[in-house]
Amino acid sequence: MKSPSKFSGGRSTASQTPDRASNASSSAYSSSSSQRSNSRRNPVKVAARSVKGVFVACFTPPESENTRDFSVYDTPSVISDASGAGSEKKHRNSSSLYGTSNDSTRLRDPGITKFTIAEILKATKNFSPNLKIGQGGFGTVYKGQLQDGTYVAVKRAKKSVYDKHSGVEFQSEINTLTEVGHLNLVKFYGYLVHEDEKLVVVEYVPNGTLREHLECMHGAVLDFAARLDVAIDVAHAVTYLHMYSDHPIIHRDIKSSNILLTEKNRAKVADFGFARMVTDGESDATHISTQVKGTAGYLDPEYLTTYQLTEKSDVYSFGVLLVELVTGRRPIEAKRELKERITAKWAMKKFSEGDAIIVLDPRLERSPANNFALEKILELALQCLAPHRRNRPRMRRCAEILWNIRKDYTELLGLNTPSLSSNSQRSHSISEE
Ligand SMILES: Nc1ncnc2c1ncn2[C@@H]1O[C@H](COP(=O)(O)OP(=O)(O)OP(=O)(O)O)[C@@H](O)[C@H]1O
Repeated sequence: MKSPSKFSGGRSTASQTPDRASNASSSAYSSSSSQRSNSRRNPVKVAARSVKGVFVACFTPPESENTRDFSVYDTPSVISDASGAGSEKKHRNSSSLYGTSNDSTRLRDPGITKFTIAEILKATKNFSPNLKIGQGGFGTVYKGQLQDGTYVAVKRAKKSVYDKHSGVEFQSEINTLTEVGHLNLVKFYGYLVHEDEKLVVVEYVPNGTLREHLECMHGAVLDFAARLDVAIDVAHAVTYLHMYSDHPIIHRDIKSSNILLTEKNRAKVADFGFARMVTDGESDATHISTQVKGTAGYLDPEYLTTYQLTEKSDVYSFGVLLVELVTGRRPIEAKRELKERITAKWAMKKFSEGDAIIVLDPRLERSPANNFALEKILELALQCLAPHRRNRPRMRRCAEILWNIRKDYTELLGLNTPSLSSNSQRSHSISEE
């Protein structure tokens, strides 16, 4: 679900000069531009010669600031807030709610059920505060268990947002969820409109959001291999949406707090409140939005200026997400000093100067394989973040590039298996379930 517009306007005038000191010991691992150009010729071998670095444990406290910094290509307008201040940071540390591996989706096939209020009340123990797992702009999210044993997430609209606007978003989410089904998308089970209650019932994904993992709210550091796998999962999900039968679906809010992880760290894209189906006859850039939707820091600058929505807006957001995955940092961090922020724009600048290593999350190992994959991922991010959509790759192409990165990364690690993350199970194909 999406929150309605929280604020609008604003343009960052600050020049972004993050403090190198904030990237603990990273300067020691800076790669030279000659090395970078070499790596393009023979990436695996060059990366194998790269420095071996340090491993920093997961200790950084989570960011939770509110912010209005639009520094990624000076994006000028916002809807909600990439700092996640409003919706994240809410209900972690309650491990019983996040449960065990047995908590993941089971038994129930996806498909629309018109739930009764009695079923929902039973599943959520009358919306017990103990079962509250999140809060978004749309309302509160509860964990529940259906009669057949299936764990679900029940999204309950706030009474204060029972207006026309939220009604449209509710219907939009229902329409989209009804249509789609993919391993890397949160499954839709059903919904309920009952008196003044509007409820959406979806698959319960037990391991929190990607943003929480990047902030180490679940303990262990998400290693590089797992992050690469997450990027591929998200690329698969969004490719599926964009290539969906006759009418592509544009998600419009790809961001780390909308990506949920399973107990095996498989990623599932959630939150279709803003999603839009491109109807027959609409060509790439013919749709003019009446209202810009999305989250500050992830918004396509061309969409912001033209109000024309295309699949390439998701590609732009995905580029921001790629930077987030390798840096571990939010795209917007208002509480930090300007010089300490790591924006996608700054990361791209460092990459272009041959200094990619400086942006790597200090909690990740500076190993040849990681250094190699970092460069390759930033190279892809640079394409995704192109100011003009015509210069951005399609999402399917992003997935293909990421497969190749993973293949070379595997080679560098000396592994022979397609899955790099110690506990993930995955396939190479972009397939519908
Ligand atoms: N299917 C789910 N399984 C497990 N937890 C979920 C699920 N859906 C949502 N949550 C939890 O509830 C929180 C709120 O989700 P929701 O989609 O309503 O809002 P949001 O996207 O975080 O916020 P906003 O829409 O205002 O930006 C999520 O951050 C997550 O922690």
